[in-house]
Amino acid sequence: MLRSCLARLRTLGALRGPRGGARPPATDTGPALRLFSSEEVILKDYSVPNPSWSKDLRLLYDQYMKKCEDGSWKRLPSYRDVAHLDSKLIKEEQMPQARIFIRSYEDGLGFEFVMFHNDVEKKTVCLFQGGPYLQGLSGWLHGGAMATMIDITSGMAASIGERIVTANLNIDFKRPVPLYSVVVINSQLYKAEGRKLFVSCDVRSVDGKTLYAEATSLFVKLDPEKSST
Ligand SMILES: CCCCC/C=C\C/C=C\C/C=C\C/C=C\CCCC(=O)SCCNC(=O)CCNC(=O)[C@H](O)C(C)(C)COP(=O)(O)OP(=O)(O)OC[C@H]1O[C@@H](n2cnc3c(N)ncnc32)[C@H](O)[C@@H]1OP(=O)(O)O
Repeated sequence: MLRSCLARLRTLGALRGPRGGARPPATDTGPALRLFSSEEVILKDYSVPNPSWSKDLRLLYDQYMKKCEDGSWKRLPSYRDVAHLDSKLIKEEQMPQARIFIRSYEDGLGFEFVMFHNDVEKKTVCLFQGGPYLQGLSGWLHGGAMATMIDITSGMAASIGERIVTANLNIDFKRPVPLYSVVVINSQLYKAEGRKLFVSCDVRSVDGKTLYAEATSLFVKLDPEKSST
């Protein structure tokens, strides 16, 4: 159980092992996951309410937490520290500084979000509130910030616990998203073909009436035989 948990966290880029270098502050507020094995891991889960969350985000969070009660939906934890234990891509001394960029901002300033996943339906829903550091045109969320969240939400629908990369992402931006507003990102895996995973996604307002964006994406499972991946 612990081993599979560690493997999964490793895949999600969430583990920090004692691989040299100073450990950044592990937790400030909120629940933390602490695992003990040959590698000690202390992680703060950022996918929980904090004071910057709007009423809309909290209400939606509560609704989805209710859906989790029968086990059909699961809240996905999310971490800031990225240090892949097996990453050979960056120097060991660079690892303590590496962070998941969508968790790099302080509470409320950047990406506030929580994701829920339904494994049977192959769906992932992200409740996302974009903060002031994500501004594009005045008062609106930057499209790149939206694209980032579409990518990650779709990636979670494609595969949890496997090494995948985004090969293709197509987005139709239908309406600009107001900064600070909450949107619901719905993604679904609709086809799997060998190493290829196809996902559809839409982004809507909390009441579902405004369609902000639609997207399709292709994720490819990494081939362990190929050294570049
Ligand atoms: C990941 C951290 C995010 C942090 C988020 C924080 C919290 C949430 C926690 C975790 C998130 C977890 C999951 C989210 C997942 C992803 C989100 C972020 C992911 C990224 O940010 S990732 C960076 C951007 N991404 C790249 O950096 C990819 C560069 N690229 C490559 O690495 C290669 O290009 C590769 C591996 C794609 C393929 O290379 P390859 O050599 O292994 O295989 P090959 O070329 O043979 O393709 C095999 C079959 O795919 C078809 N195919 C390939 N590309 C296609 C395309 N563009 N369009 C249509 N079809 C395509 C071929 O046609 C063939 O199809 P067929 O088999 O039918 O012939």
